[in-house]
Amino acid sequence: MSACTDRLLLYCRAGFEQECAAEILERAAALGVAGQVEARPEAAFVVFVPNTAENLLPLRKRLRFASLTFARQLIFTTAPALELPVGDRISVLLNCARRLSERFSTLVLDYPDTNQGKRLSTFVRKFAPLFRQALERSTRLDDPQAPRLHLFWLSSAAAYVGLSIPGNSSPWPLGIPRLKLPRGAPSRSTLKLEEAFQTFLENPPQALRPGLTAVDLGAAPGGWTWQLVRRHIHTVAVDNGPLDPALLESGLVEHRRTDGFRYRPAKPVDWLVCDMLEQPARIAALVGDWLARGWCRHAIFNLKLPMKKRYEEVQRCRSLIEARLRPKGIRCRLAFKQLYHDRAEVTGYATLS
Ligand SMILES: C[S@@+](CC[C@H](N)C(=O)[O-])C[C@H]1O[C@@H](n2cnc3c(N)ncnc32)[C@H](O)[C@@H]1O
Repeated sequence: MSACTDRLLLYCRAGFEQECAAEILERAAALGVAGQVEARPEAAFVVFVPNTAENLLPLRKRLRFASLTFARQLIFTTAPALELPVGDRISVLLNCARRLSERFSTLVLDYPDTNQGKRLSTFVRKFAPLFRQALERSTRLDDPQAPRLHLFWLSSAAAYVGLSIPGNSSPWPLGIPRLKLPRGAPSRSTLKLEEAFQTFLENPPQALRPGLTAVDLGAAPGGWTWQLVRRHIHTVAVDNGPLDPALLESGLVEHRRTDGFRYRPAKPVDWLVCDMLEQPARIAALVGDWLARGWCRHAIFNLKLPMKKRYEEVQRCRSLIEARLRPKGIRCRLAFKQLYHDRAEVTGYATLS
């Protein structure tokens, strides 16, 4: 990784800059790195600048993208190249890129996920092949071990040039997986669980083998159950509301019209998934309980965040689950991510180790 990078660029959902900033400040401090954050409201990105440039080193070595909840992408970068001259953007950007590395695995052109950012998409689409051609003349763009090169456009005259590390960043442009609503899925919510599987599980996911068992709490109309059924996972769908009849005809679904907080599985299942609209702390306590009692091995659950103190709320939910498991000596990997298909929510993933 190039020594030229001196700051971090993190993409996030517009409106969640404060949470993203609070998280990176805390995470960097835990790795011994003090710094400042530049975060404009609704900008959909934040920049973390360590107090001294060398201080980026511990973050390069030890900051894990998967451990960040509010960041959609993690880029090592420098101050943006401003005032890119209209006739000569390419050479300014090439110079920046060459200072970062001589080889890349690929080139990614991004912009903030905002209405203003989206207006840059046409410009970016036209610019990409021109820049790629110029880049290929002087650097290698096909080394899978090398970092990805990102141009993150703020306007057609200003862009960050930076690097992301395969395996420690999002693989998707803008940090957003492009998922199409599958035909036959009973609700758009189905995309949340699909994205969660793609985000948290290795590929191909061992934990989603056909023949496994699951409970879906707050299942109606059945978008999450649909994701399980299409993987041939036997599912108990718990909800007082109606389920899509096609799911019931699959022969893989049992519908239980009862309260998800009172439901008890007849025997342990592989998966608990939970999308009930409830206070986050109540959901976290419930998930902790299922894991502590050995009722499930893996869980994916949605936490609907309050208007304020959203970062603190996620930390509180994490602590609740950990506090439930610790006295029993149960080891668990726990991760939270604000997914693209989440709104004012985050998705949690827990798996016993
Ligand atoms: C956001 S919807 C779930 C959507 C579903 N995941 C899908 O993909 O179609 C929330 C559901 O939680 C259910 N729910 C809320 N509180 C519940 C509870 N205490 N017990 C069972 N279901 C509950 C509601 O009836 C509602 O159907």
